[in-house]
Amino acid sequence: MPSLQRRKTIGLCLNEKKKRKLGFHVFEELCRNHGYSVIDIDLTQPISSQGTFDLIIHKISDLLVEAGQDLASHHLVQRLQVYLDTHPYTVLLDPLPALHILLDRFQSYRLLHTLESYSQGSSGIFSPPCVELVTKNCDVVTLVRTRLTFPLICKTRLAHGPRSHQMSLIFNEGGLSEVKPPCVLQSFINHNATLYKVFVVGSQHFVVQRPSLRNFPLGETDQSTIFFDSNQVSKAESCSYLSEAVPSTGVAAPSDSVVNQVVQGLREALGMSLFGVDLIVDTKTGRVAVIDVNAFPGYDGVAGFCSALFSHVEKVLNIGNKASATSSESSETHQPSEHAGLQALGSFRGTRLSEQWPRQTLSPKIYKKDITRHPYIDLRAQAVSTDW
Ligand SMILES: O=P(O)(O)O[C@@H]1[C@@H](OP(=O)(O)O)[C@H](OP(=O)(O)O)[C@H](O)[C@H](OP(=O)(O)O)[C@H]1OP(=O)(O)O
Ligand SMILES: Nc1ncnc2c1ncn2[C@@H]1O[C@H](COP(=O)(O)OP(=O)(O)O)[C@@H](O)[C@H]1O
Ligand SMILES: [Mg+2]
Ligand SMILES: [Mg+2]
Repeated sequence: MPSLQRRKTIGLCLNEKKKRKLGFHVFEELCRNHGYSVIDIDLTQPISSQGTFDLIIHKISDLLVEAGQDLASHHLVQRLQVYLDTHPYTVLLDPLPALHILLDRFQSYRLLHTLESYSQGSSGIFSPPCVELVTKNCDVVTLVRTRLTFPLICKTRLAHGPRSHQMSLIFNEGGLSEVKPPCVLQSFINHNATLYKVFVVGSQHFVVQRPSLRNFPLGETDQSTIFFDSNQVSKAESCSYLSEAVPSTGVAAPSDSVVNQVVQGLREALGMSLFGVDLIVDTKTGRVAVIDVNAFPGYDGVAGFCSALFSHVEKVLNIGNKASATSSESSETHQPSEHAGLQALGSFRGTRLSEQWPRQTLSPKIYKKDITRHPYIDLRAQAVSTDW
């Protein structure tokens, strides 16, 4: 139970590289100047002995991926999960079930297509058609012929880690022989080599323009497959031969209302506060394609990241105060924020997700059974209902 007297304590599970890139000392200073304790959590030690945490900010994507092959990493993640299960008032930014979805492009794109299906295309927002190649035995040619249009972009299923940005552009059926499942094949959308990265921090978001892949002739051509690393294409400083922009045909940037719809839809579906969304504008139709969702991205280009994060943390901790104050009067228990998003989605004109994924279903089952094999969280269409 959070004490209203105790100094609020924020735990960090972030590596030094991430903290340095984000200039995280600014955030830590803001916290301490406003009376919060900030403690780096060592997951190799019992967490309770390191503090009583009101909120934990983390990016343990590496650990979640390693935990699939490595028991020691699995135990570290489980230690965090047990702490959260035994400290229901501790807010986690961001909830682990949502991170599992974003670690797996199959699940991310299922979510994006589900969100799109609820807008019936009325919002001008879509996720490019894609097919999931689980093993080499898939009939990839038939799948491509029936669902996709050339050129295609091929992405690894795993969305995080060094290999996760190794991609290829495929221009004909001959090129399909080179794909290495598990991977996603997605129709390539011409977008004038312009990418819009939307960085979300709580209720705020920031749009940053970035270089991207240039246009290619639509339909099958005899161009051989192009292999590339997306980190060489879409960083602010990228100047890859692949990102030469064709003279822009004046396709406008996504409108504020479209960006708001995408952010709101994902915020409620995932229950996350710190995520990034990559948008491109189809030069043919002007529709906005959602092509990537990232947990706790780099926020490169967002000068006010630390102050935005601090104001979000203050808001969350104050809500926690109010919740514990009311719950000490009433019998109901405070729903930890990790399911707030799923709950919100459920109450967001759809089946109440909590009826389908009550806490005991999401946490122990996943974390006892298959935490590290990117558990399949089936986002059944009927469970998701939000407007785009
Ligand atoms: O390369 P960075 O630091 O700018 O940030 C990466 C992000 O690039 P961005 O700044 O948004 O263009 C990057 O975004 P993209 O996937 O490249 O669109 C990821 O968010 C990446 O995290 P992860 O490896 O997917 O867990 C982010 O990597 P980490 O910084 O979290 O390791
Ligand atoms: N369907 C697509 N059509 C056109 N370009 C795409 C498409 N998907 C991705 N891209 C390009 O490839 C880059 C990397 O793809 P993305 O899905 O964002 O992977 P990553 O997680 O590595 O950033 C994007 O920044 C964009 O330039
Ligand atoms: Mg991306
Ligand atoms: Mg990504």
